[in-house]
Amino acid sequence: MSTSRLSVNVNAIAMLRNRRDLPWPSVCGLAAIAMEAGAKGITVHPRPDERHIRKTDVLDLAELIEDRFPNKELCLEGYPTEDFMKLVEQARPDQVLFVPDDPDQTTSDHGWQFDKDLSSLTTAIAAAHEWNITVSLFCDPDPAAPARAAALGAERIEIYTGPYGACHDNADLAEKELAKVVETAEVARTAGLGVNAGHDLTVENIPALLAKAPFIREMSIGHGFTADALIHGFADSVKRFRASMGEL
Ligand SMILES: CC(=O)[C@@H](O)[C@H](O)COP(=O)(O)O
Ligand SMILES: NCC(=O)COP(=O)(O)O
Repeated sequence: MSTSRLSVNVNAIAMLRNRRDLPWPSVCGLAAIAMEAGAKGITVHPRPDERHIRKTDVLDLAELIEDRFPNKELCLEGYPTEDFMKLVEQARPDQVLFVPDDPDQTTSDHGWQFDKDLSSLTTAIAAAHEWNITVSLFCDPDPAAPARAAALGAERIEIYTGPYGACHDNADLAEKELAKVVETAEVARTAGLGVNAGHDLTVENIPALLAKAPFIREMSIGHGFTADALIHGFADSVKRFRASMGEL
């Protein structure tokens, strides 16, 4: 099993490919380069309109990992609609991250509001467990969230790091947002949950986060990773992100 925390999100590669009716850049080809270069696995978040990742990409990635990278992991993210759950059942990822996004949301921007009716989420968690898939819930950096996620039966949470990532030009604010992420991570760890983090992570903002929460198990990174890879190349960016995580 890989010791890296880095799961490369290839949504943005699919978005580039979809500009044309052509098969490049190749989602599976670049995913393979990332895994060969040392990433722990691949993350995808198919949106209902398939604006980037398509259902066929998810199935192709699942097959790629099963056939060529059996020690790597696929993480599938999405809102637990009937359609999404069918895809989870077909693709059988190692991990599913349930995210509370509306279909028309441009990107993920909040965690689950645990005071709402979550009966469909409970059903989805039970189905994923039936298929032996690790369940993670997308949570705001809010120390009240982990207990609610644990009560629903999740093994992990992913802390939404968007507000921290947005403070790239304001060190004081970044410190405050980081403190919320770290407090939530510590509470989650104490509750026995595995802790993941994701959204707008970069080689610049990862070291401060891991200095305070070195127990974070996984970071799924897409937008910042792709921006970095446009300059350095996919394989070198894996190394750059792993170095920022203290892994190299
Ligand atoms: C859950 C999460 O933070 C990521 O999946 C992020 O939402 C990426 O999705 P897009 O690539 O559609 O912005
Ligand atoms: N779960 C977060 C993710 O997969 C990637 O988010 P981003 O790096 O594209 O913001």
